[in-house]
Amino acid sequence: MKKSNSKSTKKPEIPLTSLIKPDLTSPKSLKSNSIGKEKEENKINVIYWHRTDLRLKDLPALNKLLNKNENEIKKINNFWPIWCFDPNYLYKHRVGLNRWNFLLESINNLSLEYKKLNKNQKLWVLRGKPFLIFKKLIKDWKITHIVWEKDSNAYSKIRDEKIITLAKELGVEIITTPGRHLYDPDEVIKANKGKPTMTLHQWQSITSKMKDIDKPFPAPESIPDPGPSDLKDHHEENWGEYEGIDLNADVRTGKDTCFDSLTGPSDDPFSVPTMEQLGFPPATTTIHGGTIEGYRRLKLFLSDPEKVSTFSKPHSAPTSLEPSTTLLSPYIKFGCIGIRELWWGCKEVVEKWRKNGGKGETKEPENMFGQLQFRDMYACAEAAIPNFERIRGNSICKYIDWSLQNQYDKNGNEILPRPKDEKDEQAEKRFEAWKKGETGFPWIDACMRQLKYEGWIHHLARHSVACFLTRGQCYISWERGMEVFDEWLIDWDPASNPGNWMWLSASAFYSQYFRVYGLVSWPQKTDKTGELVRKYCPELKDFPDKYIYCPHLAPLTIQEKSNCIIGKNYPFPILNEQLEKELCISKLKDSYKLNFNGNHLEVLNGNVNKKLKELHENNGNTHFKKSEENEKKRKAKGEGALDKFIKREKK
Ligand SMILES: Cc1cc2nc3c(=O)[nH]c(=O)nc-3n(C[C@H](O)[C@H](O)[C@H](O)COP(=O)(O)OP(=O)(O)OC[C@H]3O[C@@H](n4cnc5c(N)ncnc54)[C@H](O)[C@@H]3O)c2cc1C
Repeated sequence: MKKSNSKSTKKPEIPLTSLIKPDLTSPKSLKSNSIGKEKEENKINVIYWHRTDLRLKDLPALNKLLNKNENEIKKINNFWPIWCFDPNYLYKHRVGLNRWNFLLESINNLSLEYKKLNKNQKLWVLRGKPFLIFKKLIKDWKITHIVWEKDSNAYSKIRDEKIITLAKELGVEIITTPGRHLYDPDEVIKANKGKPTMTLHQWQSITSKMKDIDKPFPAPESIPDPGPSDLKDHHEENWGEYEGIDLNADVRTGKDTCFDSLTGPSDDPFSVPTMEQLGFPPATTTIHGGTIEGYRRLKLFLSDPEKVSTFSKPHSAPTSLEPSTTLLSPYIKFGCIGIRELWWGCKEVVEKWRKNGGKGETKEPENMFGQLQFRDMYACAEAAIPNFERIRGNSICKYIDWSLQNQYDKNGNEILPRPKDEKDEQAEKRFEAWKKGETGFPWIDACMRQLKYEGWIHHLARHSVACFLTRGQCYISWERGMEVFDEWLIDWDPASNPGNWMWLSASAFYSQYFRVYGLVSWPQKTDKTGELVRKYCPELKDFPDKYIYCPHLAPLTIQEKSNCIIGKNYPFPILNEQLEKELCISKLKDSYKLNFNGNHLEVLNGNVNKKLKELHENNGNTHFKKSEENEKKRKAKGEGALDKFIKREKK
């Protein structure tokens, strides 16, 4: 009889139990039975497939397993928590080093958490296509139940459907339930008659009629042993085969050995791959993955009742070196903390603070609850709208004739790798400068360099760079900016990223396209000294405060004194801020007048650009002329594009 040695009464090292009192009974154990007494056919062998829920607490799917059938669950014989390293993610998505690193750290951390509960346990890491992995595991480990947290994004749905069909054929029960969001996006869409929720108000109104958000689910106090875990023939199939282009090839500096075998190196089977095994050089970020760090940050935030209760996103500072918001997004993305833990943790803190006479409580949308609701709103939109991550075929995305749009062949397939746009050399140059953080606008450059280095920037910094690239000045398609964020953000999310890019480019969710962030005046609002610029653009560190966001306006003597000549040690601005802003607004006006979305026939058949060109011309290109005239007037007054701020200061 194989007995679980998971009888430890030691509570898992997860804080917050004092702040969150779940509605449920005390944490349960996944009790294991003695195999010897069981007939083979009565054995319950469970796989818990961890995906973006890399924690032990607040796992609704695990809770569903525990509550499913007390008698049946008492019989669990073997339990394997697994992670599948899917080649689809390793090759098909452009993922930066910082996100890989965060993921590997989070998996390692979870594996240790399992070991703390049962020294025979760990996170069993397998390397290959999930479908092939499950086919093998069901057979070799005699699996009877597979449990996972449901995902509603497009790729996961297709992948999971195949596994569900396979399991049905083999008589394996699948237990799955949503858990990544406050509400199941599919349920919200159903309640909204199949339509996406396009405003926070709409989302709130639909969900107010649904049952309250679940309380956090407790972690198990113990878990059973795994069964015999040898896997035969693990070199037999090409587990990691991937037919498409390896989009991460140029980042690799070493040989990628991840998929040499299903179980990893023979001397350390089922181990977490290293950056080296993936062929990657080390990451640069100082943001580290895992539940320990995630709960530390959560606890820190919840320990400050005033901060939680008066949290106001628009009033937080994008310019500060220490994050002025929670920096919980990477931990939420990978599920190192549960979304219900954050929600109810904040609720409890705010309630206490209110009772104690706290004043100045903020409301939705700017408070913390509003932030989490925005996340859900985008998830509902992504789940309901085909082609959410691009313009073509996207029913909510306004068509704007951006430069550097995705190109499609006559069958509607995107042309990849993307050809350089010879006709729009200027846009290509602007895009490269934006990506490298070499636009000559220190605020934009500091944000982009921080993003690349750390894998995270403040929300309003994301606003600034996205607005600049699209409707603010560069007039470049949001699809291109989104791709850079896809690659570099640790917290990349398939709904929040495209959703926010559409918002910032005034393509959907938001329509005040004429409100543009000033490249100097905006960062000045929260930091006149430019400390973020000094850190990420060290070549500018000696400039006086007055010129830190506009060094090209500094007299040569000051440039020399600051050890940085603009045009030599740091670029001149790549464009004229005011002129381009006016041009962008005028062109957007035409697109808004035409009012075609990405699924309009004229967009699909490629005629829309001609129509917009005509509109621009019918307006006699007056917009452009007007912008030029305005510029001349500004020059005549002796004002450069960025002078307003300086003048205001002098007054
Ligand atoms: C162009 C652009 C792209 C973005 N891409 C992503 C992305 O890929 N992944 C992502 O998680 N967020 C994205 N955001 C939203 C937002 O910027 C980040 O969630 C936030 O900055 C993360 O920092 P934080 O955890 O300190 O946030 P906090 O302000 O502390 O908020 C707490 C949590 O609320 C959620 N949240 C807050 N604001 C938003 C929002 N506008 N949309 C969705 N969720 C929100 C996040 O989960 C965040 O962690 C994007 C914003 C912009 C403007």
